[in-house]
Amino acid sequence: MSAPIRLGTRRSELALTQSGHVADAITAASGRPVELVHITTAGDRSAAAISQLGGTGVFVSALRDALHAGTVDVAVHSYKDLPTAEDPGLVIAAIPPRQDPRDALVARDGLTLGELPAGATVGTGAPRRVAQLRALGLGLEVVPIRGNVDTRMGKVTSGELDAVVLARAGLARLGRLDAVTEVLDPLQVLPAPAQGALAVECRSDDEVTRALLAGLDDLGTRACVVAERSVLATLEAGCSAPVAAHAEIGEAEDGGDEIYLRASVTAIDGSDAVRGSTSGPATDAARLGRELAAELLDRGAAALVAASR
Ligand SMILES: NCc1[nH]cc(CCC(=O)O)c1CC(=O)O
Repeated sequence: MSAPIRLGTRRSELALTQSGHVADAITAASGRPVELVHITTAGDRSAAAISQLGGTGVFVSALRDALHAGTVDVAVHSYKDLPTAEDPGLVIAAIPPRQDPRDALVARDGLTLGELPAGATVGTGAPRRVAQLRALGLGLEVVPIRGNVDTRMGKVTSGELDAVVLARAGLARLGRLDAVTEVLDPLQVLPAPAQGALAVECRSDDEVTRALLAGLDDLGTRACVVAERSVLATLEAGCSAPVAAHAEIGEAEDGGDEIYLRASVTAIDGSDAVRGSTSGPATDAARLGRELAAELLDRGAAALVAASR
């Protein structure tokens, strides 16, 4: 029997579920046992708003430290939580097929966004959701919240809030899709870059683990994630900026894979937004993202990103 692969994971129910799925996939593909190693991150320890904790990466650095130190061999991240800068010495060796990346509304009495009365309270912590919800012009009162998925949904059950907005993918992984009252149309609320995707990371020089993880990689998901994240990187924005990007993959007329990419930057108060879209071969995913971001910058996105800092 070979030595177990050590997989570092956060302790939240969502992280443990995601890590468990990846661990099972590794064992199924390789026959190697996987041991889950629990790691506490700064984002888990603090109740402060993410933006106060230094924004991007608060959930990530402890896992990466453990990879660098060699105390774990693999780390699983929610891709949208990763900073756009690469970490030298580490590689995203696999991006498994992603879940439906859209946002979901969990509202009292089965209500949809359009059915919530003006003045209804909607909880979310993400500036991207805050901005887009305000831009809908429905008169909703957006309330900043934090905490794990159960804590957030509990605010609706208890009557403290009329609704919360969460990533559908997280609810799917936790088996809580029954609570969703509306899956939000990306035309109204466009998802975060890489939402719903996982990043499975290891050390770049660990050839054995890299080869093993390559079997979990999904090329279509990778192309979508590359396109979406290249929008974010070109805008020089992080996960705390009101930036959204969503790519879909389909077949082009020549039989190759084509990407259809949409992106937006929204003023935090909802008073302004710059939106755009593009399409092209999946092999050009990074370029498509860069060009779309450059177009948004030309049309005034820089001021909106700067204002959110
Ligand atoms: N911001 C926190 C976060 N990071 C990843 C997910 C789960 C969904 C995903 O994998 O994108 C969530 C929760 C949420 O946004 O509701």
